[in-house]
Amino acid sequence: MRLILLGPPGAGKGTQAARIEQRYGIRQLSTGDMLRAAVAAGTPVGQKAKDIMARGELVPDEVVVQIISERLDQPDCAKGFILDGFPRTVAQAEALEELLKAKGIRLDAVVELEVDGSILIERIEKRARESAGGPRADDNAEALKKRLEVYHAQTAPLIAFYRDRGLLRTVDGMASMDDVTNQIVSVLEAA
Ligand SMILES: Nc1ncnc2c1ncn2[C@@H]1O[C@H](COP(=O)(O)OP(=O)(O)O)[C@@H](O)[C@H]1O
Repeated sequence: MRLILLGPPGAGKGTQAARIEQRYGIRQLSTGDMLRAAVAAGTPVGQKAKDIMARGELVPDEVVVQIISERLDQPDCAKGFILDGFPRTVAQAEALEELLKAKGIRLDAVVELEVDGSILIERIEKRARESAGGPRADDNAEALKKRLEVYHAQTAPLIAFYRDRGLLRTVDGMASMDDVTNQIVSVLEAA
C-alpha cells in the first residue's frame, strides 16, 4: 500500500498516518518530522531548514525531494509507505512522479483530509498548549498564518493535480478521529 495524505496544517495527517502505519505495517514518512530531526541534530540540511521552518515557509523543493528519494530506498519502505507532508508543491509532486517511475513504484491513492479553515487555528493552538516537549518553533500565531497561506497557495493545487490522475479520495477530516480512520480504511480497501 502506497499513499499520500494531503491536507492543511492541523488537519490530522500525523495522527491518521500513525494509525495507518500500525494497521497495515507500512511506514509513515513525514518530511516535517525528518526536517525537525535534522534541525535538532544540526546537520547541514537542518541548518538550512531551521529559520525557514520557524517562519512557516517551505524549505526548497530539491532538499525535500532528495530526503524522500533516499528514504524510499530503505528496506522498511518495501511493503509500502504513507507520505505525510510531502509533496507540498506541484514541483514536488512532479519530482515524485519521476522518482516513483524510476523506482518502478505505483501510488495506490492520495487521501485528502478536508477540514474547514476556521477550526485549523484552534486545533494547532491546542496542540501547541498540550505538546509534551513544549510548542514547536512554528506553532505560533504568525508562523501559523503563514503556513495556512502557503498551504492554500502552494499545496492546495495538488488536489486538482491528483484528481486529474484519478488518484484523489476525499474524506471528511471534521469527523471524530476514529471515524476519520474508518473512512480512510474504507477508501484504501476500495483502492
Ligand atoms: N514537503 C515539504 N516541502 C517543503 N517544506 C516542508 C515539507 N515538509 C515539511 N516542510 C517544512 O516543515 C514545516 C512543518 O511541516 P509539518 O510537520 O508537515 O507541519 P504541518 O503540517 O503541521 O504544517 C513546514 O512548514 C515546512 O517549513
